[in-house]
Amino acid sequence: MMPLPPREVAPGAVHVPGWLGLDEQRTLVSACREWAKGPVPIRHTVLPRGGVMSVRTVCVGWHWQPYRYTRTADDVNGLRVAEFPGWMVELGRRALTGAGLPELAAGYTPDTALINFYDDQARMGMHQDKDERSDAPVVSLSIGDACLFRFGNTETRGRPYTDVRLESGDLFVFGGPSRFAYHGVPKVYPGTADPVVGLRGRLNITMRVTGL
Ligand SMILES: O=C(O)CCC(=O)C(=O)O
Ligand SMILES: [Fe+2]
Repeated sequence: MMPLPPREVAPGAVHVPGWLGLDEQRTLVSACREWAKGPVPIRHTVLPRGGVMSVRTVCVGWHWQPYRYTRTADDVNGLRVAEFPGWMVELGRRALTGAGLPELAAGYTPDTALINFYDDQARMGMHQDKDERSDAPVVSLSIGDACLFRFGNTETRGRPYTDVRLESGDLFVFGGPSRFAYHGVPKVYPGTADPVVGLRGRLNITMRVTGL
């Protein structure tokens, strides 16, 4: 099936359906499986007031914990997270070009990625990605089961927002006036992934520039 054309969901926020081919999706699944094992194993992030996130997360480059980045995972096992690989910088640059932002691509050097794994029950509340000291775009890749992705505004967690279904292989970039917009994942659609991707559940990779 032909993917739908790219769509600007909000100023600076672009959804590119079917951007990753199946081979690239499978390669990313393998890479994430390795990172999930360590040096810092994938885990449910514990929030400062004791809540536990339903997604499981592993980071590369810099470790995110609520609400800052460190090189070592002091809230997990104290080890330094895996290096941010050069091939993923290239992937991030290609993603910006794919999202119609070629002028930003050459200068884009993401230095952290949050890898989130969602099981059937997992979701993510509306939040801003604002622990980075850079306004460079966030590049988000989705693999496996589809989800409902809610992309809102920079002022409130509520309306106006746009609901987008993110499928395996989709790219979503948010930068410019949408860089600090609230967004979240209210729902995953279990069993919707193409079996050849080799994943039960949903994988999301967000690349960012920490500015650190
Ligand atoms: O899973 C997604 O599509 C979004 C993940 C996200 O917003 C985050 O990791 O900050
Ligand atoms: Fe986010």
